[in-house]
Amino acid sequence: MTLVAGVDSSTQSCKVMIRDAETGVLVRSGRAAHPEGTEVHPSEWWNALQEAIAQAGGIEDVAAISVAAQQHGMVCLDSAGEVVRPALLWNDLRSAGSAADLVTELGPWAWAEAVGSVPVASFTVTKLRWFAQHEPALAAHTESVCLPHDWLTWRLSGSADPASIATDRSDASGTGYWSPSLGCYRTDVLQAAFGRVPRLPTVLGPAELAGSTPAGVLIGPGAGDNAGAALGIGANPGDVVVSIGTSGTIFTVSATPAADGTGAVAGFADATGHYLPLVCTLNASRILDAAARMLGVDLDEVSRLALRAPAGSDGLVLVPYLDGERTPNRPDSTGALHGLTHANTTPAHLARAAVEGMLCALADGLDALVSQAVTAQRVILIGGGAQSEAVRQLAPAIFGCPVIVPEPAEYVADGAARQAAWVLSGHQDPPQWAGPPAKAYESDDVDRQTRERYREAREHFVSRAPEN
Ligand SMILES: Nc1ncnc2c1ncn2[C@@H]1O[C@H](COP(=O)(O)OP(=O)(O)O)[C@@H](O)[C@H]1O
Ligand SMILES: O=C(CO)[C@@H](O)[C@H](O)COP(=O)(O)O
Repeated sequence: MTLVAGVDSSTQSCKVMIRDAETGVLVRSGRAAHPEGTEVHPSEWWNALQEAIAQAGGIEDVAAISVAAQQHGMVCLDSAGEVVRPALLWNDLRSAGSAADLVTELGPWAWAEAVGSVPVASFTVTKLRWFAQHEPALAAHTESVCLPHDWLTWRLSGSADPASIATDRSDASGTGYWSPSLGCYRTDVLQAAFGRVPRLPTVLGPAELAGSTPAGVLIGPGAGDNAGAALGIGANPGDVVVSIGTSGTIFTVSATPAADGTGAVAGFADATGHYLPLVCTLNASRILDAAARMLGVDLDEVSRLALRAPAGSDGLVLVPYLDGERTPNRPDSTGALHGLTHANTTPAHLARAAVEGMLCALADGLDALVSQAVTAQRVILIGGGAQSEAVRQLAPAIFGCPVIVPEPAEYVADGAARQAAWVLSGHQDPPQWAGPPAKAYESDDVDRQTRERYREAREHFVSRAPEN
């Protein structure tokens, strides 16, 4: 049996899946936690990767490996390839002002035209503007800029030469200085944002070899985590995927690049040579975590409680902007509970409002995607939060379409493993692996009332306190 490994270095943890290259059958796996926070030294990801690989029984007997990871994180290296400062992650919003400045300077539609997306604080380009303005001495020491998956791929190769760092189309498309439609860097945009153009990773094609480990394991180009999930789940044009991880993402595989000047839909590239129009919210599974914390129960009990309260939580609405928000672009917003009455102040109502609020924010994202000529006949629900039975049961009425929930698995790491098998095969297309068993959820009614109350409530929020 020939084995391949796929890695998902996501916000909260690192997962390694080792699969049979030919059939895709899972052979073994490992996982390790990442530290909390929105600023993380890349060595933490490396340590977690080593731990997860060890837990998966090592990769000595593996023929190829690929790394998918959280998108956008700013990894800066000096001339010797040493990390200059801890990486700023996709959910670090300190560059919100820089993002606003950059959008004003070029104009939102010109951004969408140039790089497929209008940058918000998550995008690497805005972090580089912030870095140049707030930490000029460190910025001056930066010779190379790359992303989390690029850096891990490079470390796996054992190379010490930053000139050999590579990335792929999907992750390059989240920087804000690479054009998915033209397939090249927009160094003019980067020059304007950072004041100069540092060394950037070579952008590899979907099944191009990035190198090999010192032990001879082939390394694939890797991917951004959402593109990895699309490959792992086998999403085809027409499938809409909603992923409930730290971020909530709503995306589809498309044959044509997107360019939404309103900024709601990011026009990313996918990991197969196509495109991945995507909406991203900052507040998804951690809303369930917050509800569990507030109620003093575990996640399964949040689900049980939520299913005990009526649709609409008797008027209680939870606006989930606990981390600020990215779509809509409200980095300074906070979460809120609206519509409190004596009738709805029960644990069940609070749990239900949390699930409904998170789903309504995702439904807003789905609407934005649909406004870009995407049809959502059904939604495929994945990510850690899709394990919640309440989320699965309430999603069809809130989204207004049937929901398919594939059996819980690490689809990002699986996509990376499938890419590794693809690189190994040398074939034109990725290997055909059997899809996972899935459960279908439907609703007779669309819950318009809950969406309407949510729409009203989300316009009322208190900004973050200055020290936050
Ligand atoms: N049984 C469960 N019910 C609901 N949510 C769950 C359950 N198990 C895990 N989760 C959620 O999964 C989340 C992590 O999902 P994951 O997709 O791994 O995130 P990320 O990719 O951002 O690191 C946690 O925040 C947690 O809320
Ligand atoms: O910023 C985005 C997409 O644009 C996020 O989806 C990150 O890629 C983080 O993903 P998770 O760790 O939440 O899966």
